[in-house]
Amino acid sequence: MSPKKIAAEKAVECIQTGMTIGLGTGSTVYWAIHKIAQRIHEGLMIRAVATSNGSEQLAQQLGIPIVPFSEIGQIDLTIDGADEVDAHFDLIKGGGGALLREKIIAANSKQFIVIIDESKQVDKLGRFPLPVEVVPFAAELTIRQIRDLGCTPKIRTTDGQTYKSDNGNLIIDCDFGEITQPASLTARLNSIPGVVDNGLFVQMASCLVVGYKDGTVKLEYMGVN
Ligand SMILES: O=C(CO)[C@H](O)[C@H](O)COP(=O)(O)O
Repeated sequence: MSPKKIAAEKAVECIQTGMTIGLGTGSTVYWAIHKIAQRIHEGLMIRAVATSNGSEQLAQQLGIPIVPFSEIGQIDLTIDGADEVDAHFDLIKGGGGALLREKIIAANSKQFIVIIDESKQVDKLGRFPLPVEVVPFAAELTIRQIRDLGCTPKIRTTDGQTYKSDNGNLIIDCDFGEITQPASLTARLNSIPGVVDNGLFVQMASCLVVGYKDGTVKLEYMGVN
């Protein structure tokens, strides 16, 4: 079994009947959504909200009940992937372009479980270029201010076209090199008018599930290890 699938399926064991679940986005979460659907067919009763149109469609195809945000209070548990995780459980997310919705859902969840394969664990964040979501209006000016913070920014494209997030915004992939102070960087980025949010998730994860190539899986809880 792939390390991503191992981590995803372990995280799904934490779900209990009656919970409202946040569904993340990406190729690791893909396995979690499939496992949740399997558990629902075996009798698990949950409802879910999704962090992207893609995850919502997949969940609906597999029979997972998706409910409107107006019908939920707090989300009990969100399961999502990450592009990098450091020793403090700080994350870079947004490789799949869903960082804004992912951050909103994570911030409104009692538990935020991050599922990764071992390749995502790093000493310091920053090998993966930091995704920053920017409104299209006057994006050149916004990107100039992002560059002034000390990075090389690149407008994300897909199949030769400018990539647009589910919110209709641009994603700017920013190479800052090693990120030593993620809290400070996230505050400075988000203070630029035109920046909607960025992919640094600082002190948000409550649990990390890591899948390994040898078939093992490790759970780490924030503040416990
Ligand atoms: O942040 C994300 C999407 O915006 C993903 O969680 C992240 O990119 C990891 O993806 P994958 O599980 O495919 O490696």
